[in-house]
Amino acid sequence: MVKICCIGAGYVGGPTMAVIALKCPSVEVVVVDISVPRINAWNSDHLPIYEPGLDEVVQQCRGRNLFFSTNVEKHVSEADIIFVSVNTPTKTRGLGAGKAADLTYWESAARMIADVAKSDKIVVEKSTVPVKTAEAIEKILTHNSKGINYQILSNPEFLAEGTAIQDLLNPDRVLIGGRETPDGQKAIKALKDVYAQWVPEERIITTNLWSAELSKLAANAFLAQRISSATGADVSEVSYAIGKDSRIGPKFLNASVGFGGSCFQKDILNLVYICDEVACYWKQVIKVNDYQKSRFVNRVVSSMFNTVSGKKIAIFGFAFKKDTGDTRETPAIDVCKGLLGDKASLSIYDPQVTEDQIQRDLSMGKFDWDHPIHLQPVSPTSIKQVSVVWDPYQAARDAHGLCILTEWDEFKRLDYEKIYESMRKPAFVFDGRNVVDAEKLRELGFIVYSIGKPLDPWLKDMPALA
Ligand SMILES: NC(=O)C1=CN([C@@H]2O[C@H](COP(=O)(O)OP(=O)(O)OC[C@H]3O[C@@H](n4cnc5c(N)ncnc54)[C@H](O)[C@@H]3O)[C@@H](O)[C@H]2O)C=CC1
Ligand SMILES: O=C(O)[C@H]1O[C@H](OP(=O)(O)OP(=O)(O)OC[C@H]2O[C@@H](n3ccc(=O)[nH]c3=O)[C@H](O)[C@@H]2O)[C@H](O)[C@@H](O)[C@@H]1O
Repeated sequence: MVKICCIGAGYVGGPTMAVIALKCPSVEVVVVDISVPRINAWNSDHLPIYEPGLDEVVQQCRGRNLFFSTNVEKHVSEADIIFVSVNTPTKTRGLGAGKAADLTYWESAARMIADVAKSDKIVVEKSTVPVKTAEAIEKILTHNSKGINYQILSNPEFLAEGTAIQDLLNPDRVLIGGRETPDGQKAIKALKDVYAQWVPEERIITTNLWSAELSKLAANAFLAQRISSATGADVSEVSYAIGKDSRIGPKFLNASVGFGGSCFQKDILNLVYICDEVACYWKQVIKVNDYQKSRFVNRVVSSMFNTVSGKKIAIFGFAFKKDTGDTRETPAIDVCKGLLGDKASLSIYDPQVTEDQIQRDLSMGKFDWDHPIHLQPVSPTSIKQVSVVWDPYQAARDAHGLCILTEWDEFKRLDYEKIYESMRKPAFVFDGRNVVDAEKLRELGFIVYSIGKPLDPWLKDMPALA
C-alpha cells in the first residue's frame, strides 16, 4: 500500500488529501500538523475550515484511509510520498522584507524529513514557493542523506477557496515538475499514478522543476491583474465585451472592492522579488488593488457628508470571498481599518467568520496572519468601536450606511425594505461586490453605490469624491 503523508493540515493540505483519499482507496493518507487544535478539529465534527462539500468527503474517508495526526515524525518516516503544504509567508524583516517569501516553515519541515527518514522518499512541493526552492530543499535533504534517495517534485495547487472540492475533483490541469533524470521521471510517474485515478491523462502536465514553480506564480499574477474596475462604465458590460474573445474568456473580470485571500498579493510580491525587470508592472497590480480599497473608503466617507465620525456603519461580509470563512488579506480588513480611522463605529456580520477572528484581523500587523496560528501575535485588547453580530438585520439597525464587502448569496435575498426602515436616513448602501439590484434599492429610497457601475445621481453631485 502506498503511504502518503502531508505536512500542513490547512486550506490546501486538508481538502487536497481528503480528495486523494476519496479517489484512491488503496492509498493511506495521513495529514500531520504542529498545531494540536487544528488536528483536533480535523478529527471532530467541526472541521477547522469551511468549504462546501468538504464535510462529506472527510466523513467518507476519515478512519478508513484518511487520518489526521500530530505525530509528525512517525508518519513522515513511514511515508513513501511526502507532500509539504506549510505556510510560506511574505518576509516582514531582513533581506527582501515585504516581498520575498519566508521559507522558515518549509526549511524546518525539510530538515525534519532529513532527520527522521529511513527509506527513500518522494518529497512533493505543494506550498506555493519562489522559483528554485526545490533546488534549495534538495540541498538540505541530500546534505545529510544517509544513503537515502530523495526525489523532489513540484506539484503546485490551483484550487480556489470556496470551490476547493469541485476544483480538486475536476481540475483544469494537474502540474507535476521533476528532475529530468531516470529517477526523477520515476518519481513523476509515481505521483501521476495517484492523480490518474480520477484526472484524465491529458490534464496531467509534466514539466521540469523550474517550469512548474514558475507556472504557479505566473498563473496567480495573471489572474490577479485581470481584476480591475472602471468608474462610469458598466464593468459587467465591459467584461462581457472583452470576454467574448475566447482567448481571454469571460471569467475573472469582476470588479470588486479589491482582491484578497492568502495568495494573490504574496505570490505577486514573490514574482516582483525575483524578476526586477518586470517588477514595476507587477508592483503596480498590487498598488492598484490597494488603491481600490482606499478609494472605496473615500467613497463611503465623502458620500456621507465627509464624515463618518460616531456613525454606525453595517458591514455585510468579512471573508475574502463567498463560501469560505477565510479572512487572510481580505479587503474587508483595509476597508474597516479605513472607516475606523475616520472614527466610525462598525457592526459586522459574516455567516462564517467569528468575532474573535475579526478582532484579531483588525489588530494584527501586515503579513502576521501567514504564520501557524499558535505563533501569531495576539493583541490583548479588542477594538471597542467594532461589534460583531450573527444577524444582518441587527447589524443594519440604526446604521447610517451599509457596506457589502463579500458576495455571499444570502445578501441578495435579504429583505431590504425592512433594512431600509430600520436605518437612519438618508440610508446609504455601498456595494463592493455588485451583489444587490441597485435600481430596486433606489426605489426603496436607498442611495446606492455599486462598484464598477454608473453612479447614483446623488453621488455624482457630492463634492470631494475620490
Ligand atoms: N489557500 C489556498 O487557496 C492556496 C494556498 N496555496 C499555498 O499552499 C500553502 C499552504 O497554504 P494554506 O493551506 O492556505 O495555509 P494554512 O496556513 O491554512 O496551512 C498551513 C499549515 O501548515 C502547518 N505547519 C507549518 N509549519 C509546519 C511544520 N514544520 N510541520 C507541520 N505543520 C506545519 C501550520 O500549522 C498550518 O496548519 C501556501 O504556500 C500557499 O501559498 C496554494 C494554492 C491555494
Ligand atoms: O494560490 C492560491 O492560493 C489560489 O489563489 C486563487 O484562489 P483564491 O485566492 O482562493 O480565490 P479566487 O477565487 O482567486 O479569489 C481571489 C480574490 O479575488 C477576488 N475576485 C475574484 C474574481 C473576480 O472576478 N473578481 C474578484 O474581485 C475574490 O473576491 C477574492 O478576494 C486562484 O484562483 C487559485 O487558482 C490559486 O490556487
